[in-house]
Amino acid sequence: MTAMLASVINGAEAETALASAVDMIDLKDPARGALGALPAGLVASIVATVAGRKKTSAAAGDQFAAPADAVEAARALVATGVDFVKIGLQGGAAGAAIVDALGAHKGDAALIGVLFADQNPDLDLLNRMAERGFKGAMLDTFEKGAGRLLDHMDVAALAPFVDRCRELGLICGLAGSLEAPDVPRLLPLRPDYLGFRGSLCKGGERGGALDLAAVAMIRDLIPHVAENGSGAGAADVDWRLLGRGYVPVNEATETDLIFVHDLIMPCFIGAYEYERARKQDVRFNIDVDVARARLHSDDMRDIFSYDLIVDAIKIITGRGHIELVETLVREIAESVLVHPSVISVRVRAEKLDVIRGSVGVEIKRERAKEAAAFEGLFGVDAAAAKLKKTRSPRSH
Ligand SMILES: O=C[C@H](O)COP(=O)(O)O
Repeated sequence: MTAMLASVINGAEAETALASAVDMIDLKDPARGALGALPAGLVASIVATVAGRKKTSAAAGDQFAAPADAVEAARALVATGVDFVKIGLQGGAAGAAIVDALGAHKGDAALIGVLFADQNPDLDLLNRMAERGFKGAMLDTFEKGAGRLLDHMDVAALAPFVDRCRELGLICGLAGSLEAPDVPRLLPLRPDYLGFRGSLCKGGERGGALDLAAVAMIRDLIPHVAENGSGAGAADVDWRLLGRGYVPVNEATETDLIFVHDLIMPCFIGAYEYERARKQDVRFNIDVDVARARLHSDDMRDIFSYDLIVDAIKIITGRGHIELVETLVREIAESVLVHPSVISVRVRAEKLDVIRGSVGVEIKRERAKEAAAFEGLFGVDAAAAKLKKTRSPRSH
């Protein structure tokens, strides 16, 4: 499950975030940079206001003259009783030295190391953080107003970051001028939390006051985390099981078509040895029938975006070599069917470099039929158990 983190600057904003059912309250001074620290006294008073109703984190800064300064900044925040301390890490030797120093002095502190997507982040620092006992890692943007997280790293580049964190047992967060349309694109990666400030504020200005409607919009886009940490969000529900959480489908269901046509992407694909050595162009045509939006048809909340189709293709082809076009089209179809409003999907992939023309595969998958076939094979309970065993770490 993915939690929603909201950055606040005082107790009143913390109360607003709590009233809006935000999962995690982050304390920072946006006027002092990406990870601007609030005074420790103020952090202590906001932590007292939150009083354990939700987890808290606090930013300790992102530029330090020496590792000892980072240790001091973290120590001051740990003393406030905040649950997590976030510290910005530049790449190279400086970032590594700070990780080492913090690791040596951390005691029981739960540290989150923050890398910056717009500063060529050094993903090798993740191993170091894990070795030095950090609790988590996060990607954010350093220069606010100079692009969103996805402008600097697309979903295919973010997936290895999330995967590496998971392998290393690090809590994983993503942030960086995230906007509402980014949320459904990032949820399939299954980060532990998504962090927001600017998009929760009036006019999108991260220094401005929280805007209740903006907070509600983001909140609605992220399935709720239950108190025990589990939940029934789309990313955790398997599309083959019963359709729970999905739009009920019957003959009267009205659908709209969302499509991506003639997208050409270079991919490592094919069973021949020579096909391992170089990428070849593949043309994708995807048609998705979605249940017609009923509630918020004028904003992101009820919308299935074509971005999600393109992202699914990028994530799947970005993972490495794929032997068979059949595997490629099946995985794309499964990724698209994860989304609750999708009724059916047609996926066509054509290799363009094999002959003077194209060769490829086209499949159609319908949620209702797939669910019925799967349950028929195994029975509902057995199907659920089997899926638990065989499922890969993420649906994409
Ligand atoms: O930790 C999350 C950050 O406060 C995100 O801030 P931003 O959305 O303004 O980039």
